[in-house]
Amino acid sequence: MLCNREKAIKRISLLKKHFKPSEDFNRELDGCTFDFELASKVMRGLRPEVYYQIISLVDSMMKQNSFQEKSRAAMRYKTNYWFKKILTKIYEKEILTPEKVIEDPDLLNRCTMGISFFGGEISTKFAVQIGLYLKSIKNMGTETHKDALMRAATLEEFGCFCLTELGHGSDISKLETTAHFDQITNQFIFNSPTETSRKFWIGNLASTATKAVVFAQLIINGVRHGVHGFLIQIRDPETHECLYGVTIGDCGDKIGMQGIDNGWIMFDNFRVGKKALLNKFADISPDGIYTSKITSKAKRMAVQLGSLSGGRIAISQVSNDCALGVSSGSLRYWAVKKQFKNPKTKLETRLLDYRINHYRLITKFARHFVQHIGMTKVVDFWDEYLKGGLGTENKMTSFIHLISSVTKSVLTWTTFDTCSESRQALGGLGFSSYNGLGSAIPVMDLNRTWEGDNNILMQQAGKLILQNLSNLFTEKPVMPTFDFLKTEMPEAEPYLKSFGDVMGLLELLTYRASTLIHQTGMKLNFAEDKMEAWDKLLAFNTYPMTFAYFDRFLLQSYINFLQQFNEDQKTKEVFTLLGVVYAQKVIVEDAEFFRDNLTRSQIDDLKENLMDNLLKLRKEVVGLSYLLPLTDKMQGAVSKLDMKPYENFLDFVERSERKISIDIDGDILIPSSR
Ligand SMILES: Cc1cc2nc3c(=O)[nH]c(=O)nc-3n(C[C@H](O)[C@H](O)[C@H](O)COP(=O)(O)OP(=O)(O)OC[C@H]3O[C@@H](n4cnc5c(N)ncnc54)[C@H](O)[C@@H]3O)c2cc1C
Repeated sequence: MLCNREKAIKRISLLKKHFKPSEDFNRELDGCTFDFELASKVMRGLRPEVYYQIISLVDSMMKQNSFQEKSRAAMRYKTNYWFKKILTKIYEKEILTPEKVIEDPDLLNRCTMGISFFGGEISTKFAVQIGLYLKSIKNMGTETHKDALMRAATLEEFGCFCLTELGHGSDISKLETTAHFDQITNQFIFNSPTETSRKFWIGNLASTATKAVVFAQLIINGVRHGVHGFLIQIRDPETHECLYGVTIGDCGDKIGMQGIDNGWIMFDNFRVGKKALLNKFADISPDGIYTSKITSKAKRMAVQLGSLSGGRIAISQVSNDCALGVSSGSLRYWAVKKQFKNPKTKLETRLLDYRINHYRLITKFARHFVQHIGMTKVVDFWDEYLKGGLGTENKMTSFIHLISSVTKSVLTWTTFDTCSESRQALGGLGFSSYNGLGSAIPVMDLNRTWEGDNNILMQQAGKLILQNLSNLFTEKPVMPTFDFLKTEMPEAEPYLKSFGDVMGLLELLTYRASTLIHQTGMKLNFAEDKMEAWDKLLAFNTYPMTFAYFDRFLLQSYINFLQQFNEDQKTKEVFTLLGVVYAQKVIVEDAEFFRDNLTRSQIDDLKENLMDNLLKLRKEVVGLSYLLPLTDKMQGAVSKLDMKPYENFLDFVERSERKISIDIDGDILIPSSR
């Protein structure tokens, strides 16, 4: 029977030829008590096979860090080059077909997120072309727009998604771009009436796209019908020049994501045919009459933009993967790196053996692990939702908006925080771009803002959570995951279970979620000025309530996941520990809330118990880091799988010195998009 170390070596050898582990690797894997083979199998089963096929394809095609030390022009050139090359190979190898991508754009979107470890820009190109451009044509268009889908999937045409304007990003109802319908010519006339109406930040626009999905206020005979989506040609496909009436510019230098050509666009009496209207949810009859089954402007807009939820789920996953990747890398480094002599043993101490470091990073690793599992449940919800089709009649529409908004906010916020801690964990080495953090941090920063600013999403999610409370009182069904909510506010009960009992911890988190939902609902209900109260309650009521709902959801999903280890109690214990640490940290951080359940001395015991559990996890955590679907090239130099940080890092530094002279001779800086 192979030991854990041998099993891990066998598995890593499949990913990396000539894998020669260090002594540190051997020691750490020998210390693990869970069954590596069983755990690997369970973890692999969490994602579709296409995900692993794409990772292994890209791994075989790309060198690590090919995006370092490049100018903006070179980054853009390389991003487009790799994006096209990878998608072409995916089709050549029949991992997916263009037809399959059109049928399920979210599958490709989610499965190309792993590419972000080779360059966040490349996976963003997939997100823009497939997740935003193609998907919005599919979701808002009809038979008329079918051909554009195939041209987008095969990259015959590059597109972009123009929603945000300089003046308005979050409040889309106030967009200023207009599309007047001219009944005589059967055309729309696009205009950008003010400076702030220019579409801004649009990915793929500055130099790549020839087509655009543009959102504008539809006006017919002087009547405004609200924001609608249009598919329009913006550049000449042959000359790549802007069409007459269109002006396009570059958004300039950014603090990250230099490989994406973000641009702005303005229209001046730009005319397009009637077919440009993406007319699934609203149309104009031959005699110029506006028709839509959805009477409310706000609902119509929400339905049109409903497909963005899929993008938010993908962003949540890629962010959490990044957090798992960088925190595991730093933990592996800490398992090797020594600093300061232990006065008792007279030996230098490994950074991973300091208790404070357990709290700094193992708690974060545990949280992201639990979030990883929670995301699989969210993806299941998304797949179920898609079966019902986009539209107001789909009963899951509001819930999907709720869950994708919370996951996007929490996972991108926690990831950014973890990236920062992982950077510090490497000391000065964290500042080297060979160790992965330099490229990760700006992307993870951006993830907090685009596809819906996190703070706006938290407010929207908060409203929908409270909707469930009012549903209970009006005897309407609650949304999935809200079965725990009852019409009465729960009574506080003293906590009598052990702190290692994950079901007991779930009871505490359920009590907290339910109480906070009731308290917020009541405060709003009794407020005279509801608008003012809403704004005032956000900080200490609505946000905590939303976090509490999500914490409960995550722990419940994790407990369900643990069933997969029922046949191996030792492995189950280790995985349970991750869930326990996650929940204990949440409770410790919000100890003030639990004052009616837990006495002061219980809180002290809980803190001690958390530190003891972290010590138990310290033995397992390096082994656990090898369960993630991350290849060697996806790791920073000091966090490589063989655990030889200095050797690998110096190799990068030496190669870089040689490379600089090649760059100065200058053969790559071609500012092209094509
Ligand atoms: C690199 C990059 C790429 C992008 N790519 C695209 C793209 O391809 N297509 C596209 O359409 N867009 C794109 N965007 C735009 C992005 O989606 C928007 O920036 C985002 O939606 C936020 O809008 P905003 O910039 O107008 O900020 P605002 O909405 O003005 O927000 C500014 C701040 O105000 C706060 N705020 C706003 N309203 C409220 C409120 N009611 N209560 C409390 N606080 C509030 C927000 O939380 C935020 O902190 C991109 C942005 C960037 C930076």
